[in-house]
Amino acid sequence: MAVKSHHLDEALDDLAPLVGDGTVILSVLNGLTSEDTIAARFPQAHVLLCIALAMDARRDGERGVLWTQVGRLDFGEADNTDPSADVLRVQKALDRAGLAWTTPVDMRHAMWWKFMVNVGANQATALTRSGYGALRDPGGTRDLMLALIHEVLAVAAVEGVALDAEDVARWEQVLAGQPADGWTSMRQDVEAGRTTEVDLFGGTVVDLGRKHGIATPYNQAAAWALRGLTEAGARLTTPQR
Ligand SMILES: NC(=O)C1=CN([C@@H]2O[C@H](COP(=O)(O)OP(=O)(O)OC[C@H]3O[C@@H](n4cnc5c(N)ncnc54)[C@H](OP(=O)(O)O)[C@@H]3O)[C@@H](O)[C@H]2O)C=CC1
Ligand SMILES: CC(C)(CO)C(=O)C(=O)O
Repeated sequence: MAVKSHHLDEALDDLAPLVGDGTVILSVLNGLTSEDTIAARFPQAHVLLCIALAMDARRDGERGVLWTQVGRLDFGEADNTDPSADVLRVQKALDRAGLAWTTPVDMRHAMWWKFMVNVGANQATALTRSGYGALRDPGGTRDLMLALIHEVLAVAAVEGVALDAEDVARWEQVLAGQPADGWTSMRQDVEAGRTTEVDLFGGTVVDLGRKHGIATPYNQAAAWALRGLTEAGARLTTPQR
């Protein structure tokens, strides 16, 4: 699955005729929830965990895609100490397709790491309409990213996921390889006037914060501002009284 979160239900309807017993499904959707949604819809399938990272693809007109970093898929079972037969099959399929992959031992941690990156980088660059360079250079966009990430570390801890400064440092290493003027997918959505995936990012942090009694003011403000941008775009295309 490689659609935006607001198209997932419709895409699963389209996929239904192709899914049989033991069909293996990978979801590159960002956020923590798409695998559960797919598994609930297709209990007969085997939904592996997956993240897509270190890429900077950008649409160019209707059909073109520009990129400098091809990125990779990290995927597998929650615990890949002893890779399952389906994981081995998918590794081979990705090799045949020429797609880079790894199968980290602890995929739950990998999913949360990616969630942390998206909550910080996507929301900060979409709000300040900046590229990856602004996440590296001292300034407002970087400070916002770090504040948003800090709240993810706090909710991760009570969810039993050990995310810490080393994980932030690992994101900084990936960031160092991204082009200064490359755009996160959320910035691309904002520029194109498309609905954003804010519910997968700030919205989820706010919900988890509420569940555990942890204040998440930066993510709350980011979620309001990003929803406000989509609403403002809708007002521009709908005649106002
Ligand atoms: N872009 C990135 O760098 C990264 C994105 N992700 C995540 O991957 C997911 C996809 O993002 P991205 O590729 O950027 O999104 P895009 O909007 O660029 O692409 C999504 C594609 O899904 C197609 N689509 C929508 N509904 C259906 C359907 N029912 N059947 C078939 N195709 C459908 C759309 O078609 P159409 O063009 O006709 O609308 C579109 O081409 C998101 O969750 C994103 O967060 C993860 C890592 C990196
Ligand atoms: C990690 C990042 C920022 C690019 O690989 C991404 O996931 C996105 O743009 O949605």
